[in-house]
Amino acid sequence: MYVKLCGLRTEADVEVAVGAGADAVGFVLTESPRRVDVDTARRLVREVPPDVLAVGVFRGVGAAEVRRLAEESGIGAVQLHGDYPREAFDEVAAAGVRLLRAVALTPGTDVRVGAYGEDMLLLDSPVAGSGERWDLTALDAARPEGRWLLAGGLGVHNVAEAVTRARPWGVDVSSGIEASRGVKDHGLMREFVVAARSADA
Ligand SMILES: O=C(O)c1ccccc1N[C@@H]1O[C@H](COP(=O)(O)O)[C@@H](O)[C@H]1O
Repeated sequence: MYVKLCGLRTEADVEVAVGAGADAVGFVLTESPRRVDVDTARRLVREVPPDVLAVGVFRGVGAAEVRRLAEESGIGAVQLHGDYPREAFDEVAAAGVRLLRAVALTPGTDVRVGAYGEDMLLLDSPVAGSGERWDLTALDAARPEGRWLLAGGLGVHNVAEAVTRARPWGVDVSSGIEASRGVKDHGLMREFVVAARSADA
């Protein structure tokens, strides 16, 4: 079970995420209570070991700007939320980063992993980063295969049940590991990784 912990803002957050065994850590470089500026992101990315993927999260930012911020921060992957066309993915990929395509599962959503050149697909709630869950029965009509992550309102107390229901390749969380909006709870971060992997066993 691949686990991404998102919305990290401090060195201590990174240290705890890596120590807990996260496969990927996310830094929000877009409008959000969890936003970090590019200098902070660059400083935090330096603390991430090479075997952990450092992901920059973007929404509503043009592809050229995403690419610039990716290059300046040194992140290893870009997570794009919203209506980015295929060309935007290609432009961002030119920065030498891996791609995550984040979408809400609505009728007509292309759930083929790699359809836009992405390495991973993220199925999230309609309002990303809100901590709101979405109806997993939608997966019965359109289920991705391969490297896809389940996100949206996951937490220590529901991740195991969600994994059992949805059978994703990985999970992603932000709100559910916070003490307050934008402030990570290090205990919950550790517990989340354990809970997510316990369901996979
Ligand atoms: O966290 C945010 O504020 C955010 C802003 C813009 C795009 C995405 C954002 N968050 C991403 O949403 C998912 C799930 O979040 P949650 O667990 O439901 O809070 C995660 O990938 C965040 O990075």
